[in-house]
Amino acid sequence: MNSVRKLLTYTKPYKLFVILAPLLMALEVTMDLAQPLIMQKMIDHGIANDDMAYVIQMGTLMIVSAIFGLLGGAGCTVYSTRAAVNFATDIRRDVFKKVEHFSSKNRDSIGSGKLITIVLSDLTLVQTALMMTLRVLVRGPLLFIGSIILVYFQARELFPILLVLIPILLFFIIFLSRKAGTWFKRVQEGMDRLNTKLQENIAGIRVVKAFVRKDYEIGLFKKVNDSLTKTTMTADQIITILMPILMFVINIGIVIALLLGAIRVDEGTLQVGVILAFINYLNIILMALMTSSMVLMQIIRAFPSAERIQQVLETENEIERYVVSEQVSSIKGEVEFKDVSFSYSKNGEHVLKNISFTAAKGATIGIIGPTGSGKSTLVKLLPRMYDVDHGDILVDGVSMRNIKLETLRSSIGYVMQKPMLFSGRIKTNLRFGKATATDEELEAASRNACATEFIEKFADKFDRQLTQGATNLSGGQKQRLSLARAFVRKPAILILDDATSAVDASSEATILQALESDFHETTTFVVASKISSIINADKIVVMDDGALVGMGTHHELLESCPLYQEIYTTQAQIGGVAVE
Ligand SMILES: Nc1ncnc2c1ncn2[C@@H]1O[C@H](COP(=O)(O)OP(=O)(O)OP(=O)(O)O)[C@@H](O)[C@H]1O
Repeated sequence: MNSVRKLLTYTKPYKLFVILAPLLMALEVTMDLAQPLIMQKMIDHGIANDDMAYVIQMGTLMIVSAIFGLLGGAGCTVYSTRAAVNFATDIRRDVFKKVEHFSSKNRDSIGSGKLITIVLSDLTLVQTALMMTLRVLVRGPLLFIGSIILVYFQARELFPILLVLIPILLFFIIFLSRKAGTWFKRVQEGMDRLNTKLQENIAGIRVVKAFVRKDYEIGLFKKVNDSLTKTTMTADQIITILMPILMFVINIGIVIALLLGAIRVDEGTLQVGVILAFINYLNIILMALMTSSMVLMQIIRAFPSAERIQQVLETENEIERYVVSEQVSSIKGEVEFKDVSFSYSKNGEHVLKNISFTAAKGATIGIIGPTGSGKSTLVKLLPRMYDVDHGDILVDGVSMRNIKLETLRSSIGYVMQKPMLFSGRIKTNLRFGKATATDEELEAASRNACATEFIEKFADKFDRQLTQGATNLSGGQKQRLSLARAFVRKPAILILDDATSAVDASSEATILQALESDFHETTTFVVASKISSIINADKIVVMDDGALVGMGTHHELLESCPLYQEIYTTQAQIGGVAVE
């Protein structure tokens, strides 16, 4: 309920539409309610007394009221649509903004499948619920209450029938709505699972094919899909069963009215027009209850969706909760890890344990260690993808949590283990590094990343369009473009996380050379699996199972660190590094 109230604040800019829609609906309802009343007068006074002038007068009144009703209904549709669509657009914009600000931990905890369901499905449900509410929820109760009042005044003899019927009708509506609510929550959760599976398979289609797991994945998808179908069917059946129940109860009411009415008419205490008006009002009540309960279902369905949207909007970005206390406008690049420990989940096992080392401005720090030892995690902490749990990381002597996030991140060039490029031109992708970069700067960065050689071969060179996920590039080409994107920034701190793994040995040597000559002012962290990539680093940090087990230059480590010696010997044996 709280979530719904908070989400409704998004209707504020569209207050006028929100007010006009129900007002226009009220006009339509008033006209609808007037129709049986006019008709009753036409029959009992006009037709019964053979008064044609009165019949024509009443007929004209019916047409005029129908026209006003039509105008009211059309106006309500226009304004309710405007209010609901704009309301949803604004929420979608804010959810996207929020997701863009998410820390990696936030994103890990919600999951991309759920985020997509929220933006596409949950939001549509909430939008439809608002639109229906503005259109029908006003109409339903107005018709319902109006009909009851009119029956009381126009057909009081038959009013007791209503007193019995209404509680029965309300009982079924409340009981079945509650049941449907629980099931619709399950439908949205099923949708999350379906989206996650779909996303995974679209992204990993090549792996599925290469490992001949097509049938296995189809089987898994079928399970998720079937489960969603079952849940949706149960939820829908609960809704659809409501309508026949309501109709059944109302029809019984009509039969009773006809029986009782016939007796009274026979006795001469009731006019036929009254019975007709009563049956008309009963039908209006049925329609009102049916449409109201449809909207009620829609609202009930939208409740869990509103909660899920609100959950995203209210997620506290743990990275941004710190107060920026230091006036740091630019970063030089001196970095110090001070007793840093980190785990991906609350109370989870530490994947980094008490790490301490310093990196002087312009130094190159090599990071090596077995797989899963925490190398990537260590460098992910630098742009604050995640925040440390214990200890601190100082940049230029200031705790990075006290430096404005934008200042920190815009000083870092990050080449991730898995290159990620966007659909669009090569140029546009490179300018991700520096929006104002000139063509010359792009060319220089590409040269340093050994990317020029393949870009030049494209007919449209830097204007070459990349497909989604850059599937029209090779692994090595993607990696070189990622490197160029980071180089173009000329950052104070450069992170290369296994960034040359798909690059041939001679190109890697050229890239490392370029780093030495063009980036000697830049503090560079090089995560590597090959010693040859970091052999000339000023300092090499050796990681094992989240702990720092050795630190020094290549020569120092060969003397002092058994794990480094082991890596060196293994790589020397397979020819990965020259034996000294
Ligand atoms: N997003 C994540 N959520 C939970 N655990 C994670 C996450 N990323 C990594 N880990 C875990 O943290 C540990 C360190 O992983 P990390 O990627 O830092 O290792 P690495 O040394 O870079 O490995 P590699 O050389 O294979 O890339 C591993 O045990 C891994 O399972």
